[in-house]
Amino acid sequence: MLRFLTAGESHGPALTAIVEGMVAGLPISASYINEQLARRQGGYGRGGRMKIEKDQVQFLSGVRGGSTTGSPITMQISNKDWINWSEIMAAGSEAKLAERTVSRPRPGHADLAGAIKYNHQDIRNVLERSSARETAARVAVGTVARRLLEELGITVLGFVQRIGSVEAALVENLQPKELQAKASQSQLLCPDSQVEAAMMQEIDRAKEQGDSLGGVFEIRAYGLPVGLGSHVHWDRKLDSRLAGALMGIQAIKGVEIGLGFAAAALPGSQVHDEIVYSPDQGFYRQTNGAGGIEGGISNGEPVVVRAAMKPIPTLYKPLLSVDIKTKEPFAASVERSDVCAVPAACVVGEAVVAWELAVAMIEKFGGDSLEEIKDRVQNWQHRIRQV
Ligand SMILES: Cc1cc2nc3c(=O)[nH]c(=O)nc-3n(C[C@H](O)[C@H](O)[C@H](O)COP(=O)(O)O)c2cc1C
Ligand SMILES: C=C(O[C@@H]1CC(C(=O)O)=C[C@@H](OP(=O)(O)O)[C@H]1O)C(=O)O
Repeated sequence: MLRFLTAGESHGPALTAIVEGMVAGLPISASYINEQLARRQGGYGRGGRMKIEKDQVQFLSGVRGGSTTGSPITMQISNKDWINWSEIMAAGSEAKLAERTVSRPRPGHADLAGAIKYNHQDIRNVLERSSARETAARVAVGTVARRLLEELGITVLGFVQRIGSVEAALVENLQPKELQAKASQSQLLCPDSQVEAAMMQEIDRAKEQGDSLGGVFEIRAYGLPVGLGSHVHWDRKLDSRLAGALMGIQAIKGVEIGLGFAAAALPGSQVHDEIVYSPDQGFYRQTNGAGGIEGGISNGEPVVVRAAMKPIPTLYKPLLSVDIKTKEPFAASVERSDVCAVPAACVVGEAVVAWELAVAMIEKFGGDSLEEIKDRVQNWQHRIRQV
């Protein structure tokens, strides 16, 4: 079984992740993970914090000589900003802490619900962990999974489809490599360069008005075998697991698989993918409305999922809230915040999808070393050709 945990506060010394159950013999380097961490830090519309951080992973266990050993993999990413917060974050200096207690909850963030739930007078005890800073650790974890998928012939890519009211044109005709190349040339991870300019203007406008923006990103996975997940129980369904992983990203409020919500408005004849067969390809589809999953099982077509991110809650244009100490209403003032973080969330989306797919691969094929799982996947691919 493949599993992970993350720990760490946004302004604490570091983020830590432990990955357990990864096969031995998987070649992996810090620079491979750092590339994805840098992608997550990018994107037009991010705030001052991203000028301070330069995320780099350090392996503390589970990797020797450039390969996994089969033991738990511990990864650490330092927070450069910690030095500026170490006094506030330190336990013990009660008087100083009292001065800097956060008692003003931001609408749309975890502040008020978290403070009530955990009986905290200082909202900092909530915001430090609810912050999407934690997603740096999840990208490191998901990138270990991505490395395994690559070895097994599976590619995961993502792109931004919408920022606020600006939507990219359909990209259905682009081949995966072209799609990936176009998205990676764009600061916003948008494969449509004309639309990218309009998206940037939308972000500039929101910033001028002290407002924030959300959007939609799409993740695709190519090269998956038929048979991941299962129809037999709700929590084994691959679509349910992917949706859960994506909804687990801060600020994600909706997930679609394949045609998603659009399928509800169409007749069945325009939604379901007709089944065809050729001796070369076996069973396949000429359309992919199902987004590569039927009955909770991968059907061999690319997996296609989309996620909707709400606008960032911390606004320069303050919303009404109530101080938890004085019970007086206030209009919040903001020191710094992202205006839009959809491209960053897209990179996190790729990571969590890669993770869930790696979990499903290890669950189906097992094996303790890379060689063993590779053999098993090859056998399966051969076997299903005979069906
Ligand atoms: C990559 C990323 C960056 C974010 N940056 C900010 C930010 O700068 N300010 C902010 O208030 N919220 C930011 N958020 C959103 C909050 O973390 C999120 O809204 C909050 O944790 C509450 O969770 P919920 O929106 O899922 O209910 C960001 C989210 C992501 C994924
Ligand atoms: C630190 C990151 O994102 C942060 C997510 C975040 C939030 O409230 O979710 C608030 C901001 O942090 P700060 O309050 O320190 O400016 C973002 O910068 C990151 O993505 O690495």
